[in-house]
Amino acid sequence: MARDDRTAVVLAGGRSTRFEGGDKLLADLAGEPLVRRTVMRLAPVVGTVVVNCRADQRDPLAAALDGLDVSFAVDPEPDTGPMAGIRTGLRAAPTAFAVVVAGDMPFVDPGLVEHLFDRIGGHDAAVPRIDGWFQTTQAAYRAGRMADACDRALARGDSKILAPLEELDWTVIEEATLRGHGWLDSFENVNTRTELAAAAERLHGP
Ligand SMILES: Nc1nc2c(ncn2[C@@H]2O[C@H](COP(=O)(O)OP(=O)(O)OP(=O)(O)O)[C@@H](O)[C@H]2O)c(=O)[nH]1
Repeated sequence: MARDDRTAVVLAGGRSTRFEGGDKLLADLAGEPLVRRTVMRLAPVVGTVVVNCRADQRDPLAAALDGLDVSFAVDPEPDTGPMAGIRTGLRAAPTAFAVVVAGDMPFVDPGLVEHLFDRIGGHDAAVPRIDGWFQTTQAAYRAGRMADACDRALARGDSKILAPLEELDWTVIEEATLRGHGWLDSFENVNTRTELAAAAERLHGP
């Protein structure tokens, strides 16, 4: 799949409650806003980056991402959960396939992203599994079919992130594959200030 046929949807619509004060995505991570690092990891391997967020986040996120080529997809209703954010982001994707990546994953591996696009093939989704947990916020989707399935799940009041996948044909990227390529670090995310400090240490040393 050519780069221009790929979109990255970056999820930013959460409230950062475990971060205790401020939006974690705007926090400084070794000299740059956290979300800027996530987007910069994705930009080389996709043609379009769509940032999903609430209306009130748009200006501060645009400032944090100044100079990068991104568009915004604002949730019609805020705080409706990550799966609703995935739906909003995928609806805004201009391509048939998209990866979804949580904005708080600053170590997302561009090689893994390419692998996700390669593996989706004729499926509706390609979802990594680590320790038995499906990594739906670092996965590839057939945008229209996943967004439609999200609509149906939300309409029946089911906002679980796995709910839309139940009716789709999806393939699993197994942990052994991820480990073999050295991609497990790609899934590290930042929830707390302690985790932010650990991520900064990884980037710059203590
Ligand atoms: N659009 C949207 N995205 C969300 C929502 N809740 C979480 N997310 C996103 O889903 C991803 C995973 O969520 P979390 O890691 O729990 O982030 P969070 O909700 O900001 O953090 P906590 O409040 O500490 O749980 C992040 O990229 C969030 O931005 C929501 O209600 N709407």
